[in-house]
Amino acid sequence: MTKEQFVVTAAQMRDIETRIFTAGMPVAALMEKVGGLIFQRLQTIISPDKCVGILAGPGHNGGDALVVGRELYFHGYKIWIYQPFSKLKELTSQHFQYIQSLEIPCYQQINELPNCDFLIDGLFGFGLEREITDSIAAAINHFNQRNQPIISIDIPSGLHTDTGEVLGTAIQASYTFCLGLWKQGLLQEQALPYVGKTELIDFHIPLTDIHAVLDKDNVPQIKRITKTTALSTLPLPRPLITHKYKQGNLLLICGSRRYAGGAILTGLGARASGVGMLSIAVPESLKMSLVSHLPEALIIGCPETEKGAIANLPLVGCVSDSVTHLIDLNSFTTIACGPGLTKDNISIIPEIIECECPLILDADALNILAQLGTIPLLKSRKSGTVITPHTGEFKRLFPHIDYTNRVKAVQTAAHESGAIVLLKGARTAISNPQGSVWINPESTPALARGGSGDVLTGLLGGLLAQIPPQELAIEDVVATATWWHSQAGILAAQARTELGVDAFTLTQHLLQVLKRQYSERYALK
Ligand SMILES: NC(=O)C1=CN([C@@H]2O[C@H](COP(=O)(O)OP(=O)(O)OC[C@H]3O[C@@H](n4cnc5c(N)ncnc54)[C@H](OP(=O)(O)O)[C@@H]3O)[C@@H](O)[C@H]2O)[C@@H](O)CC1
Ligand SMILES: Nc1ncnc2c1ncn2[C@@H]1O[C@H](COP(=O)(O)OP(=O)(O)O)[C@@H](O)[C@H]1O
Ligand SMILES: [K+]
Repeated sequence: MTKEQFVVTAAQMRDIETRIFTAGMPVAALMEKVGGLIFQRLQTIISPDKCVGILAGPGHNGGDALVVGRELYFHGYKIWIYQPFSKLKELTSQHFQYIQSLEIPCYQQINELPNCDFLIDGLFGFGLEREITDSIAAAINHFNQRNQPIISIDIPSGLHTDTGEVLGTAIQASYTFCLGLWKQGLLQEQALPYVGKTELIDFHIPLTDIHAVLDKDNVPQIKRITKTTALSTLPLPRPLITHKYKQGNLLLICGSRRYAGGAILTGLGARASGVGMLSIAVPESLKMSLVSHLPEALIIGCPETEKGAIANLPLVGCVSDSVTHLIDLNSFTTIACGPGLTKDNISIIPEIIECECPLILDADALNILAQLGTIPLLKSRKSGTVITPHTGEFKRLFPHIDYTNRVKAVQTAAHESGAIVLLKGARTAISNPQGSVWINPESTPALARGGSGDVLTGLLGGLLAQIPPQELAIEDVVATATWWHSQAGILAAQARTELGVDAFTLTQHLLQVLKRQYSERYALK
């Protein structure tokens, strides 16, 4: 694992820090090093003619900010300090004393503060555990209302390091320079309006210390999906000697007369995955429309209900004159079911759940599952199941699970159901039943649009179908599909703005993501 992948809680970071200090690294030397790295990064953002306001808190986050301020000062920047606390940690106090000796202006009241071009937020880091109140809360609100960009050190002051909750009030940063390892709170959806652009400042924590803390007591790991992890999971390059059935055999079960588009979008998502064989079971009346959009796919027309939903799957063994193709559920390497199904006929879900290959359930398959009883049905499955709810579906499936901490919520849902749970949203989180979590750190609100989830289901189905479960953990493939889907959204939004990413456009950008990554790779050679 690379440093970019690890995600830590405040307690884990403190344990790692303790190991480093116990091994002999002086605390002051580490603060100096971290401050120096932040300063170097700031030099690339802020030109020396600018004035920078430094917000310094009582703990070591404040100490970091004071080191940064001092370096900015010695390199010709105009700076001032806001430090309203009467009690400072010792090291922070020493840095403050030195800053004062340099006659850098220091203030305790916000109404005394001069103008500036940037603010550096070092009020609180991972040591914040209780609500911010009174004059400090008022000061944070004041800084948020000023027009300067704010650069937060480690985490925007006021956010809970693990849950990303706002403790009273919080700095709304333009940038957050997270120190050493990614803090879990920065990857929580509720932190998004506060964190701005995030980046990791690597100050060389030894991997042995990270593993010693994170691998302790088999605590499940929380990981960040990165480009490197995602690309390493793709079924590329293809083996030279292969054939279509070796490159995955996917069955999609989707669509209804009411939601015909859902089936097409799921099919187009699957197409982009490169899957060897694609079959799509839809109500008979949708067949010709699907054929015209996906001529390479085998479209299986199913008997339909009066309202135009799939009435039953023409499974091998059933006798029917009207059906031209029978489905053998056990001939596929993956089945994905749900987009556009409607809840008109709930009886097909228990039948599909019997299949022996990995199964993805999405959209109406999840709503039906919630109606039939999620946990008993999923627990009976013999191979991997992936469920892909958005928030509404999640709450219907798991009404009793506390949703405040999405990471915990998705872990609990996966543990209870025995399925891999992909909780969609601005920061999609994926958990396996053992509680290992992947978080997708980069996406775009352009994807908040009908049909983009259908595309993900198809893409994920196609990828899973190509990668045998014995070669890679299913959740790793789920993480890759999530990354790929978001990156396509980002690419499409760059080309067409956030308003231009309809689900069809999204499907047209999926392969461009890989093209870009692979041309970068070749360019490096
Ligand atoms: N880990 C590492 O490897 C490295 C860590 N480094 C840096 O250290 C930071 C962590 O430092 P930290 O532990 O001193 O905590 P920090 O967040 O500065 O503040 C805690 C202080 O705030 C106070 N306080 C708390 N709540 C409050 C409230 N509501 N309202 C008012 N006051 C409140 C609390 O005082 P208390 O009143 O509880 O005694 C305490 O004094 C970390 O984020 C990073 O920047 C780097 O320098 C080097 C590498
Ligand atoms: N604000 C957002 N930022 C980033 N991604 C988002 C946001 N809102 C939704 N998405 C993504 O868009 C997709 C929406 O899926 P879903 O709600 O199932 O849509 P549909 O059912 O209409 O296809 C998911 O992959 C989700 O993670
Ligand atoms: K901070």
